[in-house]
Amino acid sequence: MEKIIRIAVQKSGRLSDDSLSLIKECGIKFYNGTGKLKSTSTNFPIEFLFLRDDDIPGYVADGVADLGIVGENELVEKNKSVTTLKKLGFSKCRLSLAIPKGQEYNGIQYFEGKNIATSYPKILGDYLKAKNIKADIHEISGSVEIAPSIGLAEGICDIVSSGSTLMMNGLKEVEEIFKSEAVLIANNNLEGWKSEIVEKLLFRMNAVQKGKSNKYVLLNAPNESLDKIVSLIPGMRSPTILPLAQEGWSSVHSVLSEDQFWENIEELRAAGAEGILVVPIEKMVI
Ligand SMILES: Nc1ncnc2c1ncn2[C@@H]1O[C@H](COP(=O)(O)OP(=O)(O)OP(=O)(O)O)[C@@H](O)[C@H]1O
Ligand SMILES: O=P(O)(O)OC[C@H]1O[C@H](OP(=O)(O)OP(=O)(O)O)[C@H](O)[C@@H]1O
Ligand SMILES: [Mg+2]
Repeated sequence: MEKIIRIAVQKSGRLSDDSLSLIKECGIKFYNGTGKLKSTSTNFPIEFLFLRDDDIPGYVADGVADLGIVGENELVEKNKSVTTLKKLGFSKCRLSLAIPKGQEYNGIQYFEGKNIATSYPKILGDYLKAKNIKADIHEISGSVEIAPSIGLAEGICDIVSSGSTLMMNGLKEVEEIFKSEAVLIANNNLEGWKSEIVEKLLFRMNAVQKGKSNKYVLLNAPNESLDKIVSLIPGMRSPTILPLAQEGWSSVHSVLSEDQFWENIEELRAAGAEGILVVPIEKMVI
């Protein structure tokens, strides 16, 4: 039997594009034509299953797929036993309680005895239980934000990102109950050879993620300020310093996180750095 692992990704929706981009950035090639629900990579031992996100935790728990990419909200809601290997940093959103804009809100007690529409009955139920609130949870599978305006519920609990869907439906966010982002999950009992392939994939994903969160910085500096500048941008091991054609000046090359760059920019300029270039890094292996 050919040694190949299976990964479940969302067929189409808020997770799909970023999931597939990440896999492509890992150098993994595959055909992804519309309507095709299964595809095998041509250069890495992995097969893709394109599914609804609701089904991904269950398929991974049952071993139908070895890996999956899914939102933490869906993972916790489905309550399946799988291993979370890695947070992926995309599809960031929150689950929040919201009520009609005109209603006065005086704390979580507001929901006592009320009717709340949601697609996340478990997460909401656990939250209300922890807060000692008894409310009536009305499960619906989509377009949750419409529920109050058609008299189906007095409040809702749904995914919020920019907040524009709530606003367009005359609702206001009153409690954030869960924060979510996409995660890579794995079956709990992967055989040894499968774990080896998963490790190779993780190695590539880490290199892509590290590359994204770091920048390659090049700058020119007078030689007398090199010590100060090196201390501000120490790099992976230490910066590269090359002499410029102009006497008394050097070019300094280093790698640092974008946050660190912005934190240090004023000090770098004050130390005499100029001609500063910040360049994206595609992959980074430490
Ligand atoms: N507005 C948003 N911004 C960021 N992330 C989001 C947003 N909406 C949803 N997500 C995240 O993406 C996941 C998939 O959202 P999507 O709306 O595509 O789900 P769906 O309609 O249930 O899809 P499916 O047809 O696969 O069941 C959500 O579970 C959540 O983790
Ligand atoms: O706060 P916002 O930025 O407006 O995002 C929140 C909305 O995004 C998602 O729906 P999506 O647009 O994916 O449509 P769906 O109902 O088909 O899932 C989610 O279900 C919310 O309705
Ligand atoms: Mg879904």
